[in-house]
Amino acid sequence: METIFSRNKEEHPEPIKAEVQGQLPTWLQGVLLRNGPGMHTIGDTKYNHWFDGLALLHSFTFKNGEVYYRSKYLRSDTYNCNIEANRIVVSEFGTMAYPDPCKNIFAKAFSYLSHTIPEFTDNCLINIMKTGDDYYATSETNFIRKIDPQTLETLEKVDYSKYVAVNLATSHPHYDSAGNILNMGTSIVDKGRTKYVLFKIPSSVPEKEKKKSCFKQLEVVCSIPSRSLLQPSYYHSFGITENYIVFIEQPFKLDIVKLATAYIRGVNWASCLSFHKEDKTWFHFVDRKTKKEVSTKFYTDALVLYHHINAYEEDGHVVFDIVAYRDNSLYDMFYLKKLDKDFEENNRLTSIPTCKRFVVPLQHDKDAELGSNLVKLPTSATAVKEKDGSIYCQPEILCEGIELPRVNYDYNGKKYKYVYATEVQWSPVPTKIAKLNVQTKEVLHWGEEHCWPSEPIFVPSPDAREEDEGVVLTCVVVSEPNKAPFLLILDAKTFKELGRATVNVEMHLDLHGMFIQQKDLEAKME
Ligand SMILES: CC1=C(/C=C/C(C)=C/C=C/C(C)=C/C=C/C=C(C)/C=C/C=C(C)/C=C/C2=C(C)CCCC2(C)C)C(C)(C)CCC1
Ligand SMILES: [Fe+2]
Repeated sequence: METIFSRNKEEHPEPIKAEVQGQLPTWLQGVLLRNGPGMHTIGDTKYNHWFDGLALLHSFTFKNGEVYYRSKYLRSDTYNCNIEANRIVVSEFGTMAYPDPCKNIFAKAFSYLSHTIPEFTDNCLINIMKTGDDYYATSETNFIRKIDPQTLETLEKVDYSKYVAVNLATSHPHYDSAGNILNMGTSIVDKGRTKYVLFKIPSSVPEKEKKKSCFKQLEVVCSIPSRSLLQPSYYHSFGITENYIVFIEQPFKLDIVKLATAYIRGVNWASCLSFHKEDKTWFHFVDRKTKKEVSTKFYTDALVLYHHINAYEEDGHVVFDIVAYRDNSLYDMFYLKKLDKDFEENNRLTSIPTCKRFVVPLQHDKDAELGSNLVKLPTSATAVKEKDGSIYCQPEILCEGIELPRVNYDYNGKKYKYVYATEVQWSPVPTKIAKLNVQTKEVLHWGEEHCWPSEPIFVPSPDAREEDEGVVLTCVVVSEPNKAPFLLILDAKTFKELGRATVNVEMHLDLHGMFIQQKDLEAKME
């Protein structure tokens, strides 16, 4: 059975005018750009995992109260090779592909050998990144693809590894107040070391070097050695405060020996990732000014996380909020075999996404008694000093059952109140979206029958004075066959509907995206 997840989606590259109901704010002008997997079957071959599908970009353009929709497959090298061969020829994280059978025996032997160091995919299906006036589709390999945010056309391919020694990089970079990008990547067994590298991409290049790309000016801020040479941790995002980078080294690890032999063993790369529930989860804090890591060892029990929500400093503590799991069942839940039939009954998480707050006393009393709680803020989160000088942290639970969290990015790294997220229980179906007040734990919801809302994105109104002054945008896929999908516009304060823009197409369930203000699009055209 083909489900909402696995059905191949058609692209609609020409703008389609949406039917707008309700009243959209006149200031809402720009493009909501989103990314996610859209094609899982090519010829007779099928990807194993939902996160493997070919990237399908889609956008909603807001112009003078009207809304236009379009969608286009990312013309990555992976897309082009697969379509030309009419089968999957490039491996993805959850699907190992084997060389083209048309090649002669020598070429075959060569690709077989060379695949022990695989050719990495540029199927950038996870997120969108802004560098200066340019936009890129991103995944977690060393490749990103420039795109035109208006026409969704695919432009150059950029290889991070030409500018910084990384094999993997996150799809969730941060931006500082000047628009510079801070991102993290993993450098695997390079010069005998495995490390996590924090790097900075400037938002613009000096006038006299205008022709150069900003990647040429990429700068390594610092690196954190991996606790293990052959088993670096997997991570999907990191946190940032005014003065610190927050990096979590979780016991969800890539086994490099297994990775190097995966192709020969005929298994996918995902099978080289495992959760070590007996291990600890280590917290690293890097001072953004001195570029040095805080030397005290802070840790918590084994957990798995993908998304950091936000982080900030208060009275000598770093407070950070994450969506955490007790195990790695989230990735497994998205194998298409499990999503293909009756998945709501048969495919369940064994641990619910939980919004946890850790409060880490960076500046604590060095003579504090062993076993005493060093947290001085009003919270149930604790941090206890142990004999060997390390500090064991336990979180405060803010809420359960939310994923794909977003905040008002003007409050990123600062003390904040609101998280916007999709609500999930035990199955892979997003039933609602939520607005959580992290200070009072109050939650507002929006949901409608048969509606599967995407990651909600907050857009501030011009001259907003309060954190939640603006709108929340979410793409809603409808599971009822005769009802069209729509873009929903909510008042961020009340979480009440302002309007919706309906388009009669089959919209795909996506992962992440961003809203680009009209003024930023105009800056790009100049
Ligand atoms: C380079 C390299 C490589 C490769 C890699 C790759 C290929 C990667 C990819 C990766 C990827 C590609 C990843 C992805 C990820 C994703 C994620 C992590 C996501 C998350 C999500 C979520 C969280 C979800 C949610 C949801 C939805 C969407 C709907 C329903 C509901 C819910 C809410 C559940 C290797 C390792 C071989 C080796 C070394 C080097
Ligand atoms: Fe993500």
